[in-house]
Amino acid sequence: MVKINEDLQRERDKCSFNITELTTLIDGGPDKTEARKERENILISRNDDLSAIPEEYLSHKEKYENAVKNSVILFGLVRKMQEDGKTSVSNYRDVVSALLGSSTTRDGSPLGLHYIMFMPAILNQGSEEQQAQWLPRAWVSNIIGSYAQTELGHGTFIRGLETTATYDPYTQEFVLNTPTLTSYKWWPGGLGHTVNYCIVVAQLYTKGQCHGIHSFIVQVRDEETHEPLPGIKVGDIGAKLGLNAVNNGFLGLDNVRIPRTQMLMKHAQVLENGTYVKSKNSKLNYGAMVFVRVVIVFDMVNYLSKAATIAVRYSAVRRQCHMKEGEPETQILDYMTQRHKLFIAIAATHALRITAYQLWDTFNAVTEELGGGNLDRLPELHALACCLKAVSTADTASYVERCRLACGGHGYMHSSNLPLTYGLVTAACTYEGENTVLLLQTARFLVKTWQNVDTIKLTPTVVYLKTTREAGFSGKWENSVECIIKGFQIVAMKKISLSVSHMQKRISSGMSIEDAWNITSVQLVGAAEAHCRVIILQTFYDGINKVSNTLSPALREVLQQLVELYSVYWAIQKIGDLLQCVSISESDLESLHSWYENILVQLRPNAVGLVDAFDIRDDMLQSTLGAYDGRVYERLMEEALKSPLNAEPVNHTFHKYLKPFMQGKL
Ligand SMILES: CCC/C=C/C(=O)SCCNC(=O)CCNC(=O)[C@H](O)C(C)(C)COP(=O)([O-])OP(=O)([O-])OC[C@H]1O[C@@H](n2cnc3c(N)ncnc32)[C@H](O)[C@@H]1OP(=O)([O-])[O-]
Ligand SMILES: Cc1cc2nc3c(=O)[nH]c(=O)nc-3n(C[C@H](O)[C@H](O)[C@H](O)COP(=O)(O)OP(=O)(O)OC[C@H]3O[C@@H](n4cnc5c(N)ncnc54)[C@H](O)[C@@H]3O)c2cc1C
Repeated sequence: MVKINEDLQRERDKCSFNITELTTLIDGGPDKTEARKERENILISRNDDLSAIPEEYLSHKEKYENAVKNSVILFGLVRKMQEDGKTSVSNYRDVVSALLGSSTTRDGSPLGLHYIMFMPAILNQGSEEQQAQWLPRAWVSNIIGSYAQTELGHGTFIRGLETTATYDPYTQEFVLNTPTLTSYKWWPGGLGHTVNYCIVVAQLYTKGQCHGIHSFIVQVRDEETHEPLPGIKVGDIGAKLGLNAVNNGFLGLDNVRIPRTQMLMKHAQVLENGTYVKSKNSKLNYGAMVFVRVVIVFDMVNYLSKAATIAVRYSAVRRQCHMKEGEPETQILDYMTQRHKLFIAIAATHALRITAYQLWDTFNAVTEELGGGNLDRLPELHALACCLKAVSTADTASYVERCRLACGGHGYMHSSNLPLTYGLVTAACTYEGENTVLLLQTARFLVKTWQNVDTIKLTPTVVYLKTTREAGFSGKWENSVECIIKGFQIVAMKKISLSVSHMQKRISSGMSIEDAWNITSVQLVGAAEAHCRVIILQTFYDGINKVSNTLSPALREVLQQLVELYSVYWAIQKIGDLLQCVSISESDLESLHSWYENILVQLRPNAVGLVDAFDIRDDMLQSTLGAYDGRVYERLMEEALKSPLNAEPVNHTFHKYLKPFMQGKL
């Protein structure tokens, strides 16, 4: 039997609630827990086949080759699950999450985009015939695809993409070209050397007219030989901060011809004679991006729960300094500053998970409405997905970095898995819409809403703008979650109203709308962030209250503490905003800090239990610091010995350089 570190065991003995009850709640029910475990069992069943050399010691090329080998094993298992009926469109998101969270794809997978974007784009933008033609082969990975939208010159401004797809009615084909260096596709995952197809986003020309960007299925490599097809220039873009196994690629197209039927035609069509049939709303073409932004919020929950598990378990094992002379060295988890670094990560994991599910429900409801031709809620969904993607990724990157710092020097080791995790989450601040740009999209929706707040039917997430404007913050501040949420609503409402009035003043004094928008944009980003914080706080609070009655008293208590912690933490972080917008006295501030300190104390005995409840098995966690048994030092040494430098006692550079140098001969 594996010996558990004694400190860690003591923590587990102290836990006041039933860990399995929380795990079940997190998964969404016992059946879901069982299904997740079954998926994980399958996904780790072939870990033995994987390379024993840690990825960080491989060259860029070897990393790629290793990642292909591992991904094929992994996705082979997924194919088996599909054959056995264990995956379907309904649990697609769970399967993708499991794949990406798996140890085999620690630094990303060159096959990831196939599942995350290629297939969803066909589902979202392809007509029924196109789905029937492409999805069966894609589903079982007979073909592998990527999503090529970003170019060397443009990522954010997609209306400015330069790749063209010109319809030729004589052959009923599109001719695709990247006419300039800046129009080369740049970034798509797996594009370098892995995929044989990809969705290419290009400006559509027919009958001499440009109709804006549309998506096309383009074959880039031969299905047998994998050689690039004529007119295709394709390759890897090189090493990056993280995700080095993803094989992000570039693509140049020189008069590449594809059949007319390979433009994705669910929303807009090009008829055989070249007539263009417009989509009901041109933004429907952006649907795949909305889907991925929603999925990213779930990804953040996965990464954050891993980082929190690693750092909290390590903090229970690690002892450093004496709090009191004569006593044993202190577990670092006993330092309040350490709890301040870590407990927010635990609370945020729950807050973001509950918010992600809510966003997912909204996404599905709106998608269904879109299917029936009702586009009313598309702007709200877009605004919601944008700000939640931006805030969840930015917050997670900062929490993960706190977790890393909380592990001191050992957190800097690759083997802790914290540096790689940081690399993965910080990438998400940029991809799928750069965060500032996305917050400005939400701000655009909020500005419009505010300007029409008395005349339009407000969608659920913005109703508070009107109610708080009317009621104001008349009452006295009190230390309650309800009061903090109300305070944040007032902050968001005031930030939006101030941004709008500043913009209006600038416009009235003769400034163009665009300049007024730009000059006010720092405030606008702040307003969108504040709005997003209202949504997360409210959703977390409502979500826990909703299930409260079904929980044991002990678990209910600890979850309420997490809601309080999350709210107070953010109230303190944003105290300047609150002071500006609501009446908080000096003594209110003092008691807010005391409240925060009390919760850090209350949560302390349950910290390890809370991360155990995330139920991340060691094979998925892949961390020397965070394993269930707490054998931190043994694992660090075992991993160090895997360094290729340790394979020989004396490195040849000693004789070649060091020795002559030390002898003054060099
Ligand atoms: C693992 C992951 C791998 C990564 C993959 C990738 O990164 S793939 C690459 C990922 N790349 C990116 O993510 C690129 C990021 N860039 C973009 O998404 C867009 O270019 C943009 C949104 C920044 C601006 O676009 P623009 O200049 O065309 O738009 P505009 O500002 O002129 O606004 C026009 C109107 O459209 C509305 N609207 C806009 N989007 C949506 C939507 N999705 N849905 C619904 N509506 C939307 C907007 O609200 C506005 O409405 P209003 O007020 O007029 O009623
Ligand atoms: C790891 C990774 C994987 C990726 N995978 C893919 C993929 O598979 N397929 C794909 O097509 N793309 C992919 N991308 C590309 C990604 O979608 C873009 O990098 C992203 O959309 C940002 O665009 P950009 O790089 O052009 O940044 P830019 O837009 O040039 O941003 C640079 C700066 O300019 C600011 N800025 C830009 N426009 C505005 C504005 N209007 N107002 C205010 N500020 C502005 C931004 O806030 C930012 O600070 C990936 C990127 C990364 C990092």
